[in-house]
Formats: sequence, structure tokens, C-alpha cells
Amino acid sequence: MLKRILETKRQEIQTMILPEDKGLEQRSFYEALKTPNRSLGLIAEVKKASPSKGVIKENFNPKNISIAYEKGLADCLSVLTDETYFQGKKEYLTLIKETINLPILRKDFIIDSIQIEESKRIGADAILLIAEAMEPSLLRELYEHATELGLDALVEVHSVPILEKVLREFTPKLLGVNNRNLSTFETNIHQLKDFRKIVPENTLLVSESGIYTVEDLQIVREYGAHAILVGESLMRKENQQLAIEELFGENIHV
Ligand SMILES: O=C(O)c1ccccc1NCC(=O)[C@H](O)[C@H](O)COP(=O)(O)O
Repeated sequence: MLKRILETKRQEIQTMILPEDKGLEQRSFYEALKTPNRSLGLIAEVKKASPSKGVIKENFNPKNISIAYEKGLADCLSVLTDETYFQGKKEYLTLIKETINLPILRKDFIIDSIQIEESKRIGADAILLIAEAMEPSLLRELYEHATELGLDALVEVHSVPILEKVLREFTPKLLGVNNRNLSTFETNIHQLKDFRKIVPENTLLVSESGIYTVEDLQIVREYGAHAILVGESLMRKENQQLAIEELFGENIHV
């Protein structure tokens, strides 16, 4: 699946015309996760569909979803901008940036510096860099390019050997461990267990994907996660503010 997605991205990059810079303010994604609203930081994802689940939210209204996430005290948002596989749009990110005050991660498959320039112009505060998608030297180059443009980069890994390769090249400030196996699409909430002994002390660790319950939160917290990235389980609910409160076991409206 990753190979297919990356092939599509290469084609998109070849014909890309950079949009005008919207001139939107930069917000620190890293600082928001360093000082979260709860004991575990929350990156709430605006996700209409996915390759593994198809359409997740039928009556998808990105503006209202982002307002509800902000009311639910998410620390940051993740906005999918890939159209082909996730039915996302770059315009959703800009719209959300203009609507709420939280830092925004552009969730896409970034493999070229032109996409980083584009991310800044459309209003992203952070980008995702998937280690499995490129050689560690290119990963480092893109990470540094993002930093130069004032963007944070969440470096995502799916396995311990890949993280070891990354750490031989550089130490990311933000590291995401994705619980989803990209071949089977299955998620494993215990994925972080083997990572914690090699994650550098000052790196903020994010557990991503397949997080549904208060028990899941406890598990990843015990494995050393500072934050979680959650899409489907929040998007499936009618009201995203209540969905966050329920996920954290707050239930203050019931
Ligand atoms: O979500 C997918 O099916 C997927 C398939 C292939 C590559 C990436 C995919 N998801 C991207 C993500 O990392 C998730 O959207 C994110 O971590 C939230 O996951 P979830 O809470 O399980 O929706």
C-alpha cells in the first residue's frame, strides 16, 4: 500500500504548481504537545476515509469537526490532505487553520522538499515524514528543510530496525510510532513496547492509530507515550467534542 501511495505522490509532484502563500500565522506543534491539556497529549485527526476502512464519516464537515475538537481540548489537529486514498483536501487544512487556534499537522506522504514549501503556504504548522518512505539521509534533509521553514516534523516509524537506522542519522524532536501494519492494516496497541528502550530521552513520543478506549490510553502511557494521534474512533462518533471526553473517560456530559 505504501509503495502504491508513494507512486501516486511522485506523479503529483511532477505536475505540482505551488499555491500562493496564504500568509497564515505559524503555531508551534511541538510546544503544544510538550505542555498538553491532559496527562497525555492529543492530536485529533480530521479524517473522512481511509484505505483500510473506506468512508468513515459520511456527512463530513471539516470546519464543524475542527471546532468540536478544539472545544474538546485537543492539543493539536492532524488534517489529511491526500485526495486519492483518504478523500482529503489541502483546502480543508487552510479552512481549518482559519477557523480554529490549534497547531495543525499536514498528514500526507511527503517525499520531496517542494511538498514542504507547499505545506507552509497552505497553513500547516507541522508535517509528517514517514521513515519507511525514504532513505534516512533524505529523511534528515527533509527534516532540516522543514525546520528551516519554521515547521515541526513528526517522524513516523513502523518498526524498531527502521528507528535504529533513523537514529544513526539524527535525533528527531517528535517521533510517532504507528501501530498499523501497512501490509495487513491490522493495528497493535502494544506496538510501542519494544521501542521505549531506544527512544531518546528528550524526544516526544506519539502513539498513532488504532486507539479506541481509556484502556488503550493507559497501555500506551505505560509504554512511555507523551501523546496519541487518533482518527477513526473520534470520527465515527456524532459529536467530536463528546468523543474526546469519552475517550479520556471524562464523560462530563452524561
Ligand atoms: O488509516 C489507514 O487505513 C492507513 C492506511 C495506509 C497508510 C496510512 C493509513 N493511515 C494514516 C494514519 O496514520 C492514521 O490516519 C492515523 O494514525 C490515525 O489512525 P486511526 O486512529 O486508526 O484512524
